[in-house]
Amino acid sequence: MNIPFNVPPSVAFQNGHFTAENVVKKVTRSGDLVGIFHDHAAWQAIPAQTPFYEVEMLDSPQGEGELYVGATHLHPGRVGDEFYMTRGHFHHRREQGEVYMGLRGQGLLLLQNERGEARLENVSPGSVHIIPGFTAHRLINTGTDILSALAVWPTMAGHDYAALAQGFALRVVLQEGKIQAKEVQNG
Ligand SMILES: O=P(O)(O)OC[C@H]1O[C@](O)(CO)[C@@H](O)[C@@H]1O
Ligand SMILES: [Fe+2]
Repeated sequence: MNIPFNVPPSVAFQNGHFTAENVVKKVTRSGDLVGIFHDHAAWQAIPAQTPFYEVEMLDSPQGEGELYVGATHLHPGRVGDEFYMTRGHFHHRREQGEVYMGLRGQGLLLLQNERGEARLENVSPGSVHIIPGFTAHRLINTGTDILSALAVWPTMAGHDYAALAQGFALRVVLQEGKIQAKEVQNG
């Protein structure tokens, strides 16, 4: 009996690039990240068109129980002493979690709960990160190559950036030749 099967999408684990018909790509450039970095003058000195990260993802159908899978490719670099990073977000549907897997490069995953308590996890090839619900998350590239991480998250999760208008509680910088996490004094 001929068993009908379709060739599923595939992702190259060494670099996070997908082979599929329904890959959607989105680029975030320096100019898109107004107010994200601590050193505003250093950020203004970077040409607005400079790509900071790309997200390539499979365009899953939206609905309860449906999942997105995608890869974030975050370039290496610093704005002043602060490492390139993603905007970071809570999920609009706070209870929705996410899974990250490190594929390439070295970096950190910044996780922060709704009480403003932040923690960092090392991201490297093969690292697996469970981002529980009610937890904001931001990827930070502390390496010299592109940091690529695979992510799986519910299509219904959505992104809430406004809840982080004050920024995260930690900044990650290079100071005296060392990668350091600095507490941010808000207000
Ligand atoms: O939306 P941000 O915070 O720029 O993060 C980049 C991407 O990282 C993900 O969390 C996983 O790829 C996406 O949901 C998000 O668009
Ligand atoms: Fe997310």
